[in-house]
Amino acid sequence: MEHEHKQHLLTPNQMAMADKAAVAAGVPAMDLMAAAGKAVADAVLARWSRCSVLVLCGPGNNGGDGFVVATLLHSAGWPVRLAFLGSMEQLSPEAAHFFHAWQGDVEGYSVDVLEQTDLVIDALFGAGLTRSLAGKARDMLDEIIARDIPVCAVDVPSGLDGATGAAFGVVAPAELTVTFFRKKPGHLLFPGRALCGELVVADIGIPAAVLEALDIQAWENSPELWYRDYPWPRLDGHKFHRGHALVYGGENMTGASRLTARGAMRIGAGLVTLAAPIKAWAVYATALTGVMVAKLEQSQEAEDFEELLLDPRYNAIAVGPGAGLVGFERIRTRKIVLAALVTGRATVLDADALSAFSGDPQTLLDAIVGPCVMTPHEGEFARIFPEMNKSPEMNKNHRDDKLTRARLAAKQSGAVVVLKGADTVIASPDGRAVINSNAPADLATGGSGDVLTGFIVGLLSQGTSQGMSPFNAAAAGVWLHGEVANTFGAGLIAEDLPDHLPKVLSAFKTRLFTFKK
Ligand SMILES: NC(=O)C1=CN([C@@H]2O[C@H](COP(=O)(O)OP(=O)(O)OC[C@H]3O[C@@H](n4cnc5c(N)ncnc54)[C@H](OP(=O)(O)O)[C@@H]3O)[C@@H](O)[C@H]2O)[C@@H](O)CC1
Ligand SMILES: Nc1ncnc2c1ncn2[C@@H]1O[C@H](COP(=O)(O)OP(=O)(O)O)[C@@H](O)[C@H]1O
Ligand SMILES: [K+]
Repeated sequence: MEHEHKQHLLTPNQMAMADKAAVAAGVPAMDLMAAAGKAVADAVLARWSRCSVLVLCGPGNNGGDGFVVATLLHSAGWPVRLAFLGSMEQLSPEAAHFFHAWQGDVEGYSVDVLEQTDLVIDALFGAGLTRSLAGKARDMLDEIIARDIPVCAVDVPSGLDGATGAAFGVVAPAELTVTFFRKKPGHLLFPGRALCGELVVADIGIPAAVLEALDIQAWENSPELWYRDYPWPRLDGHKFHRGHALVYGGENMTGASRLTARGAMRIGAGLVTLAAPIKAWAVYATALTGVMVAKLEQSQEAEDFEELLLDPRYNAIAVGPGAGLVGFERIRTRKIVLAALVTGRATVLDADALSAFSGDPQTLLDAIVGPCVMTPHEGEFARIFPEMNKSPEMNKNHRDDKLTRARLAAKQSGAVVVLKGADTVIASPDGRAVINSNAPADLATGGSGDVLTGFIVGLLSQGTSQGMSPFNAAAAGVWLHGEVANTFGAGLIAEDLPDHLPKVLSAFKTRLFTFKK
């Protein structure tokens, strides 16, 4: 992962350090600000027709960028007005330079300036925001929202925390956000992602070499991060080279684990066995063809499952989808999970495998000894990590910060945590994290998470022999899941996900040539 720089996500602090490092390396700060303002003006000129623009400039360098934008749009012949929240004495030398370069008037900073404004350039606050917006800054944003005026944001919409995607009080949603050098987590995490609108990342002349010293631990999910380890079938391989995934299936919701098993097959597990209680065995055996079905005798399912695991060829295990939580099922699910974990083999825990430990999560966390991936949605996450919001490590203002929660959960459990949702975060116990951004809302359909479990266990079954780590398998599974949903489009149901995967894999394989260049 260290070779790939484009997917790096920088916190606002890291961005400020990158800025400083660029200046130390000889790039004049004035040039950075000029390039930032030009990138915003170019993006506006490319998207909007000539209209009446109001540039709102704040006291810091975000405001400095705003002065540049105002001057450039004015030169392009647009009617531009500028309002400044701050004082001359506060401005950095660069911002002061571009303030003086602005030839027009500076309007009084009051909501009246919004009259006859077709487009607002929001250059109030960017990476330097440290607290909730109040007073005149907030009133202006409230009024922009009330009047529904289109906004182009510089760096981030003012009031958005670039580190977490949370709003510091109110934020006026932007149609377009132009940021610089690299994205920040807050551009990808909700609500930030929705508040940014279209996101453009502009190169402003900061050399990529400055990234080396920043100890960056977050990336936007993309094949560049893991394609080198992707377990393509080997020319000389046979099915045992591609692993043998074992999926546990319960006796009532049989569809869930079947989706998991099919997902594992489609992503390339050499063999998949579904282990099912005898009562449901006939259902599974009738419905499945390529997937083998193993029988677990009544009332000794967990013991039979343990016995199956004596065969070392089962190199990756998935438990959870349809496992069961009602009455005795809950006890059985817990036993199956613990039997899987004690082997130390790669295990994916989802759905009921997590919920079965609600009220007693430590038993689960203590049992994780080998490579493990947990794939909770927010509800399941709260059952396994109920103390998370009370952690002293959490910043008081950022209790909902998904990136921090996923990281803490991974550290606490020793498992890779895939905290699902529209902005799925994949976190490793060592602190690395990936934010996924390609998943469409069409995935919000019953059973899609079961297929994801199948994709991940399928990759793990192949990966152990070929070097794909659980972290990379989880990131790859989540990305492919999103990509399949994207290419399938509207009307998607969970069953479509495994069956549409081959098309996406073929396209991905073709794209590999471009990655390798
Ligand atoms: N990094 C790069 O590569 C480049 C970055 N560039 C640009 O610089 C921007 C970062 O600039 P920045 O550091 O000056 O911060 P910025 O957001 O303008 O605000 C700081 C001011 O706001 C104030 N303040 C804070 N919170 C407040 C609140 N709630 N309510 C009221 N005031 C509040 C704070 O006051 P203080 O907290 O110190 O009291 C300080 O005066 C970045 O977003 C990008 O646009 C480009 O020019 C070139 C390359
Ligand atoms: N609005 C959304 N946008 C993108 N992806 C989503 C959205 N809602 C859900 N997903 C994805 O769909 C899957 C749903 O999984 P899960 O909640 O376990 O549902 P199920 O149990 O029905 O399979 C997850 O991978 C999640 O990230
Ligand atoms: K801004």
